[in-house]
Amino acid sequence: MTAPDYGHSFALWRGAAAEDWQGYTHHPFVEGLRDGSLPRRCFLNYLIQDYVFLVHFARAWSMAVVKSETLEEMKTCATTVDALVNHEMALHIRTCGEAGISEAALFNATEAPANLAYTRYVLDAGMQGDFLDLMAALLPCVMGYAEIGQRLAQTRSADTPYAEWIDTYADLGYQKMCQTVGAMVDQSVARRIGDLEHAPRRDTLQKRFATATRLEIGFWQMGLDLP
Ligand SMILES: Cc1ncc(C[n+]2csc(CCO)c2C)c(N)n1
Repeated sequence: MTAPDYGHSFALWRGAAAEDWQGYTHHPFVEGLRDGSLPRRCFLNYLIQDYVFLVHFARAWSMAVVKSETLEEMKTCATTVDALVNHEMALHIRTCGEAGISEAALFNATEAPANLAYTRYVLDAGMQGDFLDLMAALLPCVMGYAEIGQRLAQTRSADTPYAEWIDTYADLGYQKMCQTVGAMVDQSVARRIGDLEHAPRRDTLQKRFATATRLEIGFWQMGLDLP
């Protein structure tokens, strides 16, 4: 199966952060989801933190709507906000609900430092910078989970209890959204700075992408190092 096309800008950023990218998408937490060996309490703790993470990511994607320069950008970013708050979070609410954790408890959960660091870094990228700074910081999250979902759907143990989580990100609708986001970022780059490879802002944007990728590694690690 050929790899899906998540866009040229993403491919460049991913290629320049290859080692961290591998550490993120093949983290032991991910392998535990794939083969089913991840302890349930680690998974639940991760989902609680991730619920709060998604709240702040919905704010970041909303900031992207504010920083859009075209209606196309606004539509794509607004669709992502909708996907986040109305679909992706449903998995967290349902799974935690089955474990006796209420939605109010999720919303009020105390954020772990790794969670705080990541979400506030992304929000600050958008606050200090422009639409592209925000996208460079947001893409590791969107595309990383798409890659993880695809790979795990193809290679997971038949009896992993995490199949529903895997299917959420392997889902065709989600994969399509990632391709739309990737194509939008390519257009947004072209419109603002031309050829990314030769743009003066290339290094700054690369750094934002690499930092967010390392923060994803920190997020998985938090999931393994229980409080
Ligand atoms: C730590 C962490 N990183 C990435 C994702 C995945 N994710 C977050 S927002 C978004 C885009 C809209 O659906 C996606 C795919 C997650 N859940 N948790």
